[in-house]
Amino acid sequence: MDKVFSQPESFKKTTPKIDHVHGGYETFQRYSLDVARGKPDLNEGFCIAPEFVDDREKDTRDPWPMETEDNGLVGFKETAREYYRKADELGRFIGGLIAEGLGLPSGYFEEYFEKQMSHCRLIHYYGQESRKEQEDDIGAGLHTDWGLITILYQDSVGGLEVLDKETGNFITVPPTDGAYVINCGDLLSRFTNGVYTSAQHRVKAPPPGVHRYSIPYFCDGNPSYLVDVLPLGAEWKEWVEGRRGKAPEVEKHYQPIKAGVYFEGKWKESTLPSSETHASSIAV
Ligand SMILES: O=C(O)CCC(=O)C(=O)O
Ligand SMILES: [Fe+2]
Repeated sequence: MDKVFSQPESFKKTTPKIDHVHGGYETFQRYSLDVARGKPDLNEGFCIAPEFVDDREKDTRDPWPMETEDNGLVGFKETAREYYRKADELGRFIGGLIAEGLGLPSGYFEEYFEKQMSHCRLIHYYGQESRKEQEDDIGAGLHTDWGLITILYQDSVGGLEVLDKETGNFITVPPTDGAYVINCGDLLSRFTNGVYTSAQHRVKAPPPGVHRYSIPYFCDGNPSYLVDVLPLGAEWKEWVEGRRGKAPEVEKHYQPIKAGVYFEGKWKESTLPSSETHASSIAV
C-alpha cells in the first residue's frame, strides 16, 4: 500500500475521487468525519468502488492508476480487486449471521447486498512532520460508520479507539494479527430500531514520522434499498419470514430511508470542499 501513496501527487491526482459514488484517490485532509470538530482528518486514501471491480457502469475510463515496473504498482489492480471481492463475500456471510442472530432467515439482507455500492478505502495516516505533534492530532475524527457493517483491517501501528458512551472514555482497539474489526454501522442500527448501536470511534494520528495504514470495507448496500425498522415484537420473526401482512405496530425511532440517500448525505457532510482550501489553514 505504501507504493500507492508514495507516488508523486501529480500521479495520484490522475485518478481522483470526484463524488460519493465513484472511487479514486482522496487527497490528504479531504474528510472531516467529526462534523462538530470541524478539523480535517490527517489521512489520504484510495477508494475502490464497484466500477473498479465489475465494470458495472460500462464506463470506458479505466479508473485504476497506471502500473509500471518503475512505479512499483504492477499487480496492484489485481490484488485490490481480489481483496474487494473477498471482503464483499465476507460481508454477505456476516450479514447472514446477523440476520440469523436476529431470528430472521439467513438470506434476509440479500436484497440489501444485491449490486451494493460498497467502498473499500485504502487509508494512509500520517502526522505532519513540519508541525509539532499536537494532542488532538486526529487521523479520523469521531464518527459512526454509515452502512450495515464495516470489515476493517488495520496494520500494527494502532490508534483506533471506540467511545464508551457510559463513561465518556475511549477504549483502544489494539491491532490483532489475523483479525478484522467488524463495526456495526448506522443502517444496522436503523434496521434494529437502535437495538444494535453503531459505536462511535476515531483514529488518533500516528506521531510524526510514523505511517499507519488501514483498509475498511464498507457494506453500504444497494442505493435503492429502503432501509426500514424491522418490526420488533412477538410477531416480528413471522412477519419478516412471510414478508406479508401488515407489520405489527412499533414505535419507530427512524423513518425509512434509501441506503443511497443516507450514504450520500453522510458523505457530503463529512467531505471538505477541497484539500487546497485547507492547505492554507494548516500551513502555519
Ligand atoms: O483506520 C481505521 O482503523 C478506522 C477507519 C475508520 O473508522 C473509517 O474509515 O471509517
Ligand atoms: Fe469508521
